Amino acid sequence: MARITLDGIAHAYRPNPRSDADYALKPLHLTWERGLAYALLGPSGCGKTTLLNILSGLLRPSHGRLLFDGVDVTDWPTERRNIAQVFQFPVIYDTMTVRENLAFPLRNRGVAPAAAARRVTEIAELLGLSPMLDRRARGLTPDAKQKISLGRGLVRSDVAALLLDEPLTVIDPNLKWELRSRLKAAHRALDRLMVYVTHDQTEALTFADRVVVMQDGRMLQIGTPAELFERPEHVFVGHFIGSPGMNFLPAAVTGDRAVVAGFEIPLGAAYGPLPAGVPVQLGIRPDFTALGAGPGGLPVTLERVDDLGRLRLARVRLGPHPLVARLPDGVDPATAALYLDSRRLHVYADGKRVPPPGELRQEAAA
Ligand SMILES: Nc1ncnc2c1ncn2[C@@H]1O[C@H](COP(=O)(O)OP(=O)(O)OP(=O)(O)O)[C@@H](O)[C@H]1O
Repeated sequence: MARITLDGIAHAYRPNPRSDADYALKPLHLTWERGLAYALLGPSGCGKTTLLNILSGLLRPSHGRLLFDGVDVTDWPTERRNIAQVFQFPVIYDTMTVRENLAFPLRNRGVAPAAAARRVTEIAELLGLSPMLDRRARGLTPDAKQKISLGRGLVRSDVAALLLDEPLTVIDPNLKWELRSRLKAAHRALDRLMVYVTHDQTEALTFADRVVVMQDGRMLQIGTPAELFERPEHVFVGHFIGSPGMNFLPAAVTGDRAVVAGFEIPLGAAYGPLPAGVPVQLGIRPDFTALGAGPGGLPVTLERVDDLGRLRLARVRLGPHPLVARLPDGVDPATAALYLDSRRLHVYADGKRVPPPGELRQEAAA
């Protein structure tokens, strides 16, 4: 299968929904392409599992249509959808060997034994299971068992998509990185459409080609990890992605200038009139700020310095507004001023990013 389309998919668990708040999932219009790995990322209760269950057929959406390669599968049962799933906890046969576990989905589909054996060897290699192929699953560690689960999800080449629901939950924190990289390598090798649910930004950003950030049942942004970092379309995305998250400062914006707490800040572009009567904020990642000693900086008061080993971050205030700034080596934070990279400043009105006029022209031309 080449593509999954969510055509206005929404879901309310209660009958006769009246307001937005009645929807666990607000209307979604999206197309997911084969060969890409997507992460559904958001805090608990944002609707990730609801969406995953709609994809797998465990839940019928109260609104909209789900299309696989243009075919409406909204009313198809799970079995007919031909989807593989990996859950938080291993789903394997304890009494079987690793090899038998991996071969099981293939045997079930009537794949010829020689072809099945070749495929099992390939998947075992990708996941680092080769040395234990002939061991019984029962005695293995939880992470080895979860690798088997992943292998069982990956082994069939005819599945429409692989859905992974927080698959690293049981994995020892020290081994998560290894398994994530193996999964990523498997994804590259197998050219599959994968949807990976997580509340962990590191998992989402390291695994996925595209991340769907959700909050309160709404998709706020879909983008590559770099897009989410560089251009969060929503204040929530700025806060949620990044560690620490983006700085936001209440501002008044006119043309290519902003005023924050009485201080003028040049912007990277000239903005047209912003919507009236809504809060306006400037957003900038700590990565694009620095304390320094030269002229032209903004006067800040220092609250504390966090030494993270590879870098130091200063927690400062610009007027009453807190923000986090990089603290380069050799700079005295007590006397330093704040410098913002104006090309990396974004303007937000009512929580949403206002694209500068130049960017709109660029996108239209692309
Ligand atoms: N069976 C159900 N009946 C009624 N409401 C439900 C049901 N399942 C989920 N909800 C509600 O729908 C909303 C979205 O829940 P969902 O489980 O999809 O979120 P989630 O992002 O997967 O959260 P978590 O990470 O905690 O699993 C929540 O408000 C939840 O309380």
